[in-house]
This record gives sequence, structure tokens and C-alpha cells, in this order.
Amino acid sequence: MSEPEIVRTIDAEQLAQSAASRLAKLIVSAETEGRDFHLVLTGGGVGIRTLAALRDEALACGMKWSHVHLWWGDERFLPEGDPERNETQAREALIADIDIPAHQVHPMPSSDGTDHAEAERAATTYSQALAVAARGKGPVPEFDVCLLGLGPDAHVASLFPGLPGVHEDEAAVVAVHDSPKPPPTRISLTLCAIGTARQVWVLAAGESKAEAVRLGLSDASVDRAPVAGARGAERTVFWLDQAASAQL
Ligand SMILES: O=C1O[C@H](COP(=O)(O)O)[C@@H](O)[C@H](O)[C@H]1O
Repeated sequence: MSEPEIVRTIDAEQLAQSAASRLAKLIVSAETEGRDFHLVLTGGGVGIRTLAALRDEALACGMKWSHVHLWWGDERFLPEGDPERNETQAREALIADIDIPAHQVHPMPSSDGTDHAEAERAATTYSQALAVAARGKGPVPEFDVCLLGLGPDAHVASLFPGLPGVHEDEAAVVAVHDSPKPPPTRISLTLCAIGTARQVWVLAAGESKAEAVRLGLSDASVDRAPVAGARGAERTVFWLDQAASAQL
């Protein structure tokens, strides 16, 4: 588990561009080294902005995507194509404009969100897809970078304070019910799956995230602040704008 580093930027736009630029360099390096690159995507305001900046950077430098796999850290359990799905937003911001093989895009399952058991099955389905990609080397493939947005309540992915998902220490994926942020049913990677990523990047912009950032860099319990348990195996980077770093 790595100690968090902080990258300070002026505003959300500069944050998105800086994170996207570093991400693009890592993706290009993996291609040069002849290895796959597994990237975990996030939803949320600055998260989607970062994906749009990555698209711009990729198009500007003719970046290749044939070695890249895209996964999701969490999903709002809604019908396919729903504008609130993190997948839909990522497709609009990035995936629709890049030349990535369709079978290397791994969205979390979609649903009408009304059947409690359906979300549990969806979590199992995604765990299985991750295990297959890991080729027997563990429960999930080696994630190179896991992007995480941050909620004002200190949630990451769809792991919310006080809900049981934050304490899951065996399964890689959980169904989340009664989320305080709509929609109530979600699917999420767990902190133990997130913690296998070589690098975990927490992206936070705006005053409403300042307290969550402070808690995330403290020794707060994950029950109070799930972000405090989001740490990468090699590096953990908090990408912050001025407003989000106001309480540090
Ligand atoms: O619902 C979600 O919220 C968080 C944070 O979103 P933001 O709009 O407050 O930045 C996001 O990280 C997560 O992926 C998403 O499902």
C-alpha cells in the first residue's frame, strides 16, 4: 500500500488536462514496452472531464489503443444507454472517438434496477469477467491505473460511508443497495480490488470535496470515509484543484 502523493492544480480544467496528459504517457509507454494496459474508469464530473481531455490528447498525438483494456470502478445500475450510466458518459466523452477494439471495453452490466437479486448477479458476472481477464493470476487483471472520483461524503466508486460494501474484503465486486446518491442500486469494485491497482488516482475538484479530501488523506476509518482506504499498490495520487485542497 502506497503513501498518497498530492498534485495541485488551479481548477477542474487544469486538473483534467494534467491527469489526462500523465495517463496518455503511461498508455504510450506500455505500448512501447509491448504490454497490455488495464485502465479502470470512473464516473463523476471531473472524472468524465478527464476522459474527454484524454480523448483530446489521444487524438492530437495519434495514440494507439490496441493494447488498452477499459474497465469500470463502479456503475449506476440502470438500463443500457441511460444518460446517467457511467458507461454512457464515458462512451460520449472518450470511447466513441477512439479506435479501441470493442472486446477490450468491459462495461459493468446494465439493468432496469428494480430486482434486488439482479444486481447481485450482475456483480458476480463482472467478477467472473475480471477473473477471466486475470488468466488465473488473481481475482482481477493487473490494473495499471484506477481512476476514482470523490463524493462530498467521501465515497469512492460506489462505496458509501456506512454501507456494507466498504468492508468487503473477499469479493472484487459488490452490489450496492440503498445508495444515498441516486440511483439507489449500483455495482462497485471493492477496496481490496482497487488496492491491487499499481496506481490509484483520486480526482477531486471544487469546494464541496475539501472535507472529503482532508479525510481521505487522514487515518479516518473507511466506514466514515471510504476514500481513506483507496490506496494503490505502487502509487496513490490525489489530483486536486485549489478549492478541493482548501482544508489541507
Ligand atoms: O455517482 C458517482 O459519483 C462519484 C463522484 O461524482 P462527482 O460528480 O461528485 O464528481 C463518482 O466517482 C462515481 O463514479 C459515480 O458513480
